[in-house]
Amino acid sequence: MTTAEANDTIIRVRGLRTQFGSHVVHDGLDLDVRRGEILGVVGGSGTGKSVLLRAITGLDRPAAGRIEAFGTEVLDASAEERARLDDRWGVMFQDGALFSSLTVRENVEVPLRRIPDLSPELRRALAELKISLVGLPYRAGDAYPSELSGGMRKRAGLARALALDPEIVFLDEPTAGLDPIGASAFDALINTLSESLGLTVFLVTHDLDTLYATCDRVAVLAEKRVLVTGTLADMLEVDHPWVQEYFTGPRARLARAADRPNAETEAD
Ligand SMILES: Nc1ncnc2c1ncn2[C@@H]1O[C@H](COP(=O)(O)OP(=O)(O)OP(=O)(O)O)[C@@H](O)[C@H]1O
Repeated sequence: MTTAEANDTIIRVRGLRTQFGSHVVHDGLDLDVRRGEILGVVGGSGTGKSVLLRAITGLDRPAAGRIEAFGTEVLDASAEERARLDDRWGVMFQDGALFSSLTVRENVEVPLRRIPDLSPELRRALAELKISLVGLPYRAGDAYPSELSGGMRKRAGLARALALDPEIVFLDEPTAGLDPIGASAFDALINTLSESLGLTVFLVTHDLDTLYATCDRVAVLAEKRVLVTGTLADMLEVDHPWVQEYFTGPRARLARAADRPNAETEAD
C-alpha cells in the first residue's frame, strides 16, 4: 500500500455516542477506516463492536456524533444517498443472516434485485459468480441455508455481502463457531479478496489467529471509545491492562508464533 493510499480515509467516525436507554455504549468514539486495509476491531465482550458496525452502516441510529462514509454524512443522508451507500458496502452478520426460505443463490440475488433492468438470467449468473468467488461448490447455490454447515453459511453470507461489488465489507465475527481448519480457510479467503479485489475489510473479531493472519491494523474498543489503533506490533507497547492481557497473553503468543514461526526463536 502506498502512503497516498494509506491516507485515503473512506470512513471517518467522530464523537460517536450510542446508548440504549441509560446504558451508554460509546461516548466520544473516533475511528478512521482507510481504503484497502483490513482493520480488526477488538474489545471485551459488550464493548460495542457490533453496535459500532451497525451505527456506521446506518442500521442503528447513534445519539450523537458524525459518521462520514465516502464523503457522505451517513446520519443526514437522504434515502437516495443511503441507497448509494448501501451499494458501496456489504455486511456479513455473525450467522450469515440468510433468509431461510430462499436458496443460497436466491439469497445472493436479493441485493442484485436493486440493479434496474438486470435480466433474471444475468442476475442468476452474477449470483453464481459470487458463490464461486467465496469458494462454495457450484451445487451450494441450490441448497437452503439449513442444509449447509456453519462455515458454508458464513461463506454464503459473504457471497451476498459481495453481490454488488462493494468497496468495503463489514464482517461480524466471521470465524466464530468454525473449527480451526475452517477458520484459517476463512482467513485465507479474506486475504485473497482483499488482495485481488482491493477490498477494504472492517473485521469485528475475538479471534487472535484471524487478527494475526489478516489484519493491517487493529482498533481496540475500551472505556466506551476506540482506546488505540495501530499495528499488531504497536499493541505490544500499549500500557493498558486489557490491551496488555489480550495481546501478550498465552493465546496471543501462540497466534503470533503461528503467524511468524521463527519469531519466538528470533526473540530468544
Ligand atoms: N438493541 C439493543 N438494545 C439494548 N441494548 C443493546 C442492543 N444492542 C446492543 N446492546 C447492548 O450494547 C452493548 C454492546 O453490544 P455489542 O453487541 O455491540 O457488543 P460486542 O462488543 O459486539 O460484544 P461481543 O464481543 O460479546 O459480541 C451490550 O451491553 C449490549 O447488551
